[in-house]
Amino acid sequence: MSTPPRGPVDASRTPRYAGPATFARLPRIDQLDAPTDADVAVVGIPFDTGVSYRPGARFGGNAIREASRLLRPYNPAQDASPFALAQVADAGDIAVNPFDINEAIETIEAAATDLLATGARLMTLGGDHTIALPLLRAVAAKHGPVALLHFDAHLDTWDTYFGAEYTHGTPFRRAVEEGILDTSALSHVGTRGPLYGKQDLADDERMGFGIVTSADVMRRGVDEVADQLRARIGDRPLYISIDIDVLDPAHAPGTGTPEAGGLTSRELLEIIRGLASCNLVSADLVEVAPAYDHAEITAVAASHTAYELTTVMSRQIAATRPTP
Ligand SMILES: N=C(N)NCCCC(=O)O
Ligand SMILES: [Zn+2]
Ligand SMILES: [Zn+2]
Repeated sequence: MSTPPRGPVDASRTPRYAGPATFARLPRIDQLDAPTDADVAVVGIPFDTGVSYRPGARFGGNAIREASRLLRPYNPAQDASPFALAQVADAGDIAVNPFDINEAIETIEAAATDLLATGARLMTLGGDHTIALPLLRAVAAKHGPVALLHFDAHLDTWDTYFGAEYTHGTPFRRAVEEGILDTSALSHVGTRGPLYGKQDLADDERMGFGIVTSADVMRRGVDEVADQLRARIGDRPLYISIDIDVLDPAHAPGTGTPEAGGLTSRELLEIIRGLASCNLVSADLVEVAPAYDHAEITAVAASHTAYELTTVMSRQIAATRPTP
């Protein structure tokens, strides 16, 4: 890194509510000296053609950006200034076809591959959970099969819906079938709610997933859960996929398939902080459906979640940067 990172717009000079809403009011990637200068590319994915219930996650990315106006540059919980440690920039949205899921998946994989080729890690915002599959393909093409930490009320390892293979309920089964996940380090966190049958759990276990249910988090506490997850992940390249419905509907009403009895936003943020030593190569944050949100509750929780994830990435980038 030759020049220091370009940080957010100064909120003491330009009010937070003024100007365009990039993530955390960071520069756009095309405002950097070179677009390849981003260490972390925050990218929106406006796509929700894969949903089984309420639509609207195509608007999630921009709702998260709007809510992220209030983020401040120093993160005390991780004792780090993420946007000073590394260049984080907003790479805009991937323009995907809303009428053709197969084409959308190809477009997302290609765009993610291009961004990863610049050396950036990805923090994607918005979209339904279908998009995790093309993102994992792109990440695995670079790093090999990755460890997966999947925060969600749902397993998302179902086989098909109405005969469709590519939906928001099926990305991780497809990913296992494609051999792009390291099946020795797969975990769901926050799982809860009714299933189609007991076989769903047997299938999921056969694919290699371990489950930390929402009730486990409550009973065992965030520190023990984070310790267990870290032990399973080790030093493998890690991809974190966060479905905002992992949070209780009280903490995230703006989502498509809400389930009662979820994590608090405090628990989610603390577990992520507990993973700061992991080699987080990219992450997504999906299923924010602003039309069902109230007072930006969901979008604020999502923006803080993305902030913790980018902090983990920035710290890792700074810690492993070769000294000139
Ligand atoms: N990925 C999310 N949010 N939901 C999957 C639910 C699939 C179903 O309706 O069974
Ligand atoms: Zn879900
Ligand atoms: Zn999901």
